[in-house]
Amino acid sequence: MSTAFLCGYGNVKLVSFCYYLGILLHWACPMGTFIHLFIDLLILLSKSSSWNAGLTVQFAILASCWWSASGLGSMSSIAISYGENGPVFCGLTSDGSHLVACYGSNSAIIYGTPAHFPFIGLTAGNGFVCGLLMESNQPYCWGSTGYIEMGVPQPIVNEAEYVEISAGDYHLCGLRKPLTGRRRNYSLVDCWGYNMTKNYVFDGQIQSISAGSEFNCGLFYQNRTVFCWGDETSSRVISLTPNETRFQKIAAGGYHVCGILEGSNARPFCWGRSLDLEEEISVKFSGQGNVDLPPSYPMLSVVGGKFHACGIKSYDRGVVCWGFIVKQSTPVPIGIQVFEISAGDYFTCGVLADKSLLPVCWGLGFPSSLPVAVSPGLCKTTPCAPGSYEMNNYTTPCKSPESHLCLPCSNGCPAEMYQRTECSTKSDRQCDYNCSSCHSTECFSNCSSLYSDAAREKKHDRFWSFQFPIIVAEIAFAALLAIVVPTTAILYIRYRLRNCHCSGKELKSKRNGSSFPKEIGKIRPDMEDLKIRRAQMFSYEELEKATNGFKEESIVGKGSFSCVYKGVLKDQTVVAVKKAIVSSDKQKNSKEFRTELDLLSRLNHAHLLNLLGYCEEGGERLLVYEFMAHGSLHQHLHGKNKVLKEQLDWVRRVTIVVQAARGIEYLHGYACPPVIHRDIKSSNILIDEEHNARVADFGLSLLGPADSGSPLAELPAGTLGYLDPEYYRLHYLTTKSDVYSFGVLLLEILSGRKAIDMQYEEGNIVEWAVPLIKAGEISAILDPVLKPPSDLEALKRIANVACKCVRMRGKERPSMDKVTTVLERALAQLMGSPCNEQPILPTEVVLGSSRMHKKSSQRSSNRSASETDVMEAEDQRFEFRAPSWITFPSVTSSQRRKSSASEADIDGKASEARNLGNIGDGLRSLVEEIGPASPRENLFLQHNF
Ligand SMILES: Nc1ncnc2c1ncn2[C@@H]1O[C@H](COP(=O)(O)OP(=O)(O)OP(=O)(O)O)[C@@H](O)[C@H]1O
Repeated sequence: MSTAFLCGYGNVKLVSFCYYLGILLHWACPMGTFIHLFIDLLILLSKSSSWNAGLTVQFAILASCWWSASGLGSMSSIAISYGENGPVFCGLTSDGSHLVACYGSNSAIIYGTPAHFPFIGLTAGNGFVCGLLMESNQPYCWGSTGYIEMGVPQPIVNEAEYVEISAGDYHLCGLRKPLTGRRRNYSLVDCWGYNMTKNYVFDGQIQSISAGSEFNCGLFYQNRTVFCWGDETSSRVISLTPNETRFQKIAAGGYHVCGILEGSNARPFCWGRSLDLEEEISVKFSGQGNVDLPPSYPMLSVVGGKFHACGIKSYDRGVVCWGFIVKQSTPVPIGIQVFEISAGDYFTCGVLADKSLLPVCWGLGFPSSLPVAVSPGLCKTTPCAPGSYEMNNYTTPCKSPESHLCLPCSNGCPAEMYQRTECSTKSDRQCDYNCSSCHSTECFSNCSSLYSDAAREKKHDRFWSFQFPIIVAEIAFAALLAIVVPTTAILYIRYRLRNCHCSGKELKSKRNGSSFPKEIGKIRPDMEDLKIRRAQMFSYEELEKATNGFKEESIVGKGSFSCVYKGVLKDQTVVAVKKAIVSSDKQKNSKEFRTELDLLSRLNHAHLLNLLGYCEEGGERLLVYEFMAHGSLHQHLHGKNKVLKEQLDWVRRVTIVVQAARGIEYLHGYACPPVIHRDIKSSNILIDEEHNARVADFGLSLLGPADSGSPLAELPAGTLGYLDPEYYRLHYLTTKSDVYSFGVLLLEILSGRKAIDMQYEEGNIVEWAVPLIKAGEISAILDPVLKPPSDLEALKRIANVACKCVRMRGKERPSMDKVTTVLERALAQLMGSPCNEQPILPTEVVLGSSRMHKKSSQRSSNRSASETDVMEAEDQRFEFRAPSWITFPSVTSSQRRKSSASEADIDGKASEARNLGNIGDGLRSLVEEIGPASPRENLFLQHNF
């Protein structure tokens, strides 16, 4: 009943407290046993949850009063006195002398310590300490208590020898040496002190005694049972003592006794006062403490405090305490291991199980400064008995070599552990957690660390098993890279060098004239060196000399921004020196200028006017060309000299356009990089000494103003009348822009009219001629200066191809090689070749062209118009955007050419300028043929116009 009340009254975790009380009540009444069993069941259930083997269950108690201190403990190498004068820790020193040293606040003990008496063991009570003298086996006490005589207590049985002494609060008891003879089954115990001074005779051999606060208990040697005597009213431990339970050891506390059960179980079992205990606790420490249940695992030894008990765990010498633990007390240091422990009233001390052998205390009110190393046990002359092992891992505290310090073998392993090694005389048995049957957090934490170690090992193994091939692969890959990268680099360099060699060979071949297929054509040997050489740099002085100081008489023509002088070099080479009218300071930078010149000088074709060199000094830039003895086609067609025009008969005119077409075809298809001329016109077709046509004026942009801020710079390059409307309007520049201009040139040689000639009603030659040609009125457009040929077919062909060339859409125009083919056929036809074969022109030179080869195949087929269109469509691959190509001349040159001062051109150009106003109309009328602009074209238009 009382237990039930307590369980309800406690308002705590009932099971734990009831378990504790149940233990106590188990021996008091049948109801207590029932409760105990019930609580055992609850504990069992709790194990399946999160409870930790009943170790840490807590509850709060409403306490009431407190009483004075009490003396506790059995004999040991250490003893702790307590009481109102303060705690004192005494211990046998670790040097093997068995002398005692005490530290604490009770001066009576400290100063009364018998420093020169060797002791077998120590015990302590309230305000005093007693030792069992080694020499006499009699107790010797010191300190301050009125219940026991200090020194050797009296009355003492003469010559009595004791094997063990134990002190309570105010008394001391001694177990005499075993009797022999007839009385050998009796045991004698002598006690001194409050209410206890008496000689006791017990029937049976007593192994050990332990004094509680006001009682004593003895453990019988044979049957391992316990018996207690003393003040029953205060403790009730006497009536609660289990009669049949077998113990290995016992330890009395304030009002309770704990024993270590016999057998492999070896767990502690406690009993004592119940209600009174609770009441006293509740009075003194109301709500200030916890009551823990005794552990259920094996213990090596136990000690009893006032209301608590502590034990050394048998498998690891760790410390565990249970019972009433005041909240503010210091907990057992985590992870400590001890050889020996001893309890005061509310605190406990132990000897660390390491080489230091230093004492350590925990609980409430313990002595804090304990600098002395103490003996972990008692040295005996007898060898270690079975069940104990000799301490040899540390410096033995036993002085004599014959002495043995024996420590008890651990008593089995806990339920969650298994025995790893047996106990021997040399070492204790070892236990390890059985991780497959873990219930407690300790087990789990240990196993998790074991698992983690194992896992780490596994992980490590896995890591290597997984990583090893990767590492090998990485090394192999690195090695491969180390081989492949340099190899690739070498191959690449060799490849580049091979190209260089090829270029060299190509040059050499060119020089030898052997790199081109034989069928391509003849190469003029005298021009070879000239064509392959790079632009030569001339000094200004040199060119000045060559042109007689750039005198007026040396001028052979004037362009929009340049004057052309005839000059003779030192080696008597006749050259044309083109000198910019405007200073070229602000033109392209020097490096770009030279790079472009160098590129242009590499363009070698018989029908291109070759650049021989240049001069760049200060702000002057001059270009040196081959000299063209017969001026320009423009001069011949439109010059004042009518004789010149008449000399240009149909064959000569067609021959000139064929040659010019070949030159342009070269620029488009065979120059590297491809070049769009952008200013094909009759004034740029020059006639050399042998009456061969030469396409001139590449690179005029090099000499033109390069002021990018000029609005004109953004306008399309070219000359009005020749300018591709698609390019002009959309800035869509392709090789077909040159085709357009060339178409205008064809119309020009057919009609003898200028591209823009406003003396006629229809000033734009395209607007005028194309409709007539399409109408089949070819005769209407032919130059009236010349007599029409007997067969107009050739001129019709030329007229037709001209019409195609000036189509509005560039992609509908034929490519230059097609145009050339048509012109060549026309020329052959014009010359009356019966087979309509390609005529061999007087100065046939086709450099870098495979056109002849292609022609042979083309000759054998009569292509239809649609086939031609397909071929034309294929030629769209030669369309290029303006920024990608070297283009010339500059935009401004075409606009400024209106001021050209070339003598032969002045009239025509003046008329062009006069009639500019009608050009817009002419172009506008072309829009219909071009069709609506695409979104991209619109963008161009919006941006540029
Ligand atoms: N290498 C040359 N040999 C002989 N005469 C030349 C040579 N180069 C140019 N000329 C003459 O000088 C004239 C001016 O040539 P230039 O190239 O400077 O101007 P353009 O092409 O006629 O006009 P623009 O500069 O406006 O295009 C040419 O029409 C030609 O009569």
